Amino acid sequence: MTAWIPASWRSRPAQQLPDYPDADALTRVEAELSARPPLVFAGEARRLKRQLAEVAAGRAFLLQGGDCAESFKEFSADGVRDTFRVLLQMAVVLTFAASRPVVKVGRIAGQFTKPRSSGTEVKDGIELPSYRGDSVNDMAFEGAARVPDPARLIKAYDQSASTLNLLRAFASGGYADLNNVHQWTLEFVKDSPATERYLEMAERISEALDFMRACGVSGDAARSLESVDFYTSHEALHLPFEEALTRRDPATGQWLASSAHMLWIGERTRQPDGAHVEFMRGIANPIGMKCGPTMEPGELLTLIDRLNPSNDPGRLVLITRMGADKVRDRLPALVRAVEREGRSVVWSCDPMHGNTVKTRSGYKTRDFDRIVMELEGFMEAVSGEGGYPGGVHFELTGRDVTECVGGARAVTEADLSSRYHTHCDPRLNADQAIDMAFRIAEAMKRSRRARSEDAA
Ligand SMILES: O=C[C@H](O)[C@H](O)COP(=O)(O)O
Ligand SMILES: C=C(OP(=O)(O)O)C(=O)O
Ligand SMILES: [Mn+2]
Repeated sequence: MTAWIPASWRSRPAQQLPDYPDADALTRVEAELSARPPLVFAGEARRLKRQLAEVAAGRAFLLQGGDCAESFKEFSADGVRDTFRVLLQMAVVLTFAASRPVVKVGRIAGQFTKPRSSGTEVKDGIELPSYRGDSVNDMAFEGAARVPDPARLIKAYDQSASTLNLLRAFASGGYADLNNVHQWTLEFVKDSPATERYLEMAERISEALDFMRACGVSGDAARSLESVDFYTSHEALHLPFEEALTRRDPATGQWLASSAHMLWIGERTRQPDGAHVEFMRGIANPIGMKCGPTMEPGELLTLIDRLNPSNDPGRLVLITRMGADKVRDRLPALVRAVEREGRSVVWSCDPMHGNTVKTRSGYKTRDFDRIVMELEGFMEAVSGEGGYPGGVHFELTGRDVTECVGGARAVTEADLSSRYHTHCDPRLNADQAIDMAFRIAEAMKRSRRARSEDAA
């Protein structure tokens, strides 16, 4: 294998990259981004890697989630807070159920570039280039809007910096204090069954906190409840952007992709000899890789060899996205191969991307029950082959959208048009997300019970 440099991906075939009409304009933007400050720091990425190593060892759980695609127009402090809050609420439910720390990673502060299944979109007989995320072009169905504009990368950087600034304040400035577990309850979900369950659990947590205080627990133990570690992630699709933000860590000499703590390789760009795998193998961040239903065990082992040759725990998260119908059939062989070869990975489940359907009225949606089915299939398949089902990956929002159907306060197909706001794929709303956390908690308990019965 040849030596790695941040630009070595350029000699490899690259899928899904935008075709800029003005190459010089892109070069100027790359130079400007190279001079900007890093968005995240090497020490933070190293801490996340250590925490993911705990997940790989079965001692912690990973929760990753956020928008399919962040948007420039819908950017607001309230939106960021709502996504942060729903992830915290889910994490509380999962921590309570798993009695393990939950590592929290947002799909946020950089999730602006989208791979598409088709290069063009046709409407009323007119064909235009597909929308590829706000960092590339505009969603409006007009010729000029769909031309890739490199200046959008600067806007994506700026919005990521503002979002990170808010997230850092929310995570450590008092908002995330576990003593606020009641106050995080969202106004608009007050009357939903998921919220009732959440409030019941919040009551038990408050009692436990009162008990701890009464026992005189103070100092570091009490302080650890007042803030959370919260990390950012996005798909490492736009390689010119990622390269421009890659910096050498003076402390270790390693290269860090400074655009987010964790990056992942998408299902459409994981060719072992392709540009994206080449870029990702050289950065020191923890990384993810999507594994869809066509992935074969030999191919997976080749990719693991390239991406984590020293078998470093916490380095690699395998994010499976098989589809509810395929997970029991396709996943066991992958887990068996990885476990047999003794490769340290985090097994995480994205139950969204294999379960997208289009309704008769043209909305992309996902059914809550099928999402749960894939999660259950994932847990059985991973545990059944001796692995640890260590994480989940969702497209969700803290807002009250109607994009996925089902859930405790059921969204129907007819409801979809009322608040369908996503720029790309359908997300769980806050209510569905909390409901989902309880469903995962139940599946985890069942899978733990099955393991201890097997052992007895
Ligand atoms: O988020 C993932 C992909 O970008 C998305 O699922 C692609 O959707 P498409 O099939 O509409 O292109
Ligand atoms: C593009 C995505 O998923 P996948 O690569 O699994 O299709 C995504 O996570 O938004
Ligand atoms: Mn998506």
